[in-house]
Amino acid sequence: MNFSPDQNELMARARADLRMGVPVVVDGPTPLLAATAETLNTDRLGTMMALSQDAMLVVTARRAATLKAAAYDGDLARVKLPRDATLAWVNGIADPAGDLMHPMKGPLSCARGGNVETHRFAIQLAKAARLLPAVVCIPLEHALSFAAEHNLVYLSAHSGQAMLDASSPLHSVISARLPMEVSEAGRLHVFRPEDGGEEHYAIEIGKPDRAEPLLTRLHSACFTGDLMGSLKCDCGPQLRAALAQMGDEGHGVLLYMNQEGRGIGLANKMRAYSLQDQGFDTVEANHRLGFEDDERDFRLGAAILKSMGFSKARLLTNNPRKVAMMCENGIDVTERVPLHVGENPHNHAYLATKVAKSGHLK
Ligand SMILES: Nc1nc2c(ncn2[C@@H]2O[C@H](COP(=O)(O)OP(=O)(O)OP(=O)(O)O)[C@@H](O)[C@H]2O)c(=O)[nH]1
Ligand SMILES: [Zn+2]
Repeated sequence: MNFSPDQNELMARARADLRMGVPVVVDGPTPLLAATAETLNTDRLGTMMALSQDAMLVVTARRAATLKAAAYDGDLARVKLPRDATLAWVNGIADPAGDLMHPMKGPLSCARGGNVETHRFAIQLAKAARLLPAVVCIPLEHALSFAAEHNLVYLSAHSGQAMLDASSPLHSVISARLPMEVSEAGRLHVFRPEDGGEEHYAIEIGKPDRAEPLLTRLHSACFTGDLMGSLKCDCGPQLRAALAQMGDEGHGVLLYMNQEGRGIGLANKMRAYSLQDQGFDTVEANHRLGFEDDERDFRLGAAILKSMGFSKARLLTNNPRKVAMMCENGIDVTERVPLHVGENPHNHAYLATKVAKSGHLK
């Protein structure tokens, strides 16, 4: 009998530890002790710097572009921590909140050469934990014994990265009847991934014929738009219009994916909103934070539809990437059904940016 957590379960622990500010040990070609800048405290930063002269702050090339730091590793930059670096210094590099007030951060010296597989995995782990992708790292010689001695999570970068790339299998947990305003014949299904990540939901309206193309909406969670009636986006009106159309037609499935803020989480989305108040658009704001424009994994939606027995969809969306990802993952999109609702003076520029920069269709 073995109760020890496997690599998948250790990844979930690692995300939770990073969110609390506890470092994790990442093994690979260059073993590291890694802690996310956003949650690290002064004590632990001091201990890391005392253990090594070679502490670094790893950021994405997106963040490095704003910092004018050299991204010698392509998608990453390893900024060397000066010996007198403080937590405020680290946070100033990691978080763009103060960029306009304190634009001169440099000169920043960046490492080059060597294998960065472990660094890259640490950044991916920070993103998976919905934290800013900025990680303080020090090299370790005896990774496994260091982890055991300090009771830290120990991960292999190689197999951990493969798990992140694969996207976790989802399992149906429960479904129950949910009479709704748009249709009394509603049913809510809950799906849970194996990796301890966010649950996702499918709202089934009526009894859709599994052999026919299904009216579907692949909707990403937007707390501000869906629940608060925010005028900054079109999510709330899109959610309600999609459900209303399914109610009118008598059947459909709305996939409600807990991928808030295009997969960066609500805290980071609010950071992006704060940058938007400084004049940056939705794409620029994501980049300044160190993220790609869109960090969502659209494969999950296709996996849920397939597990419910569907293989053809009429997809309610203006986003051609959603159509492409559905098709690549085994759902034949027989029709794209446009969903243009909820434009207002506050979201006009946001919608225009989606068309100009993110490939959305008018
Ligand atoms: N990072 C970030 N996310 C945002 C912003 N505004 C809205 N969102 C998120 O963007 C997502 C919008 O999701 P969807 O409406 O499903 O997707 P879409 O790509 O616009 O495509 P369609 O609506 O299907 O045309 C939600 O997760 C929102 O939380 C923003 O300014 N920055
Ligand atoms: Zn929204």
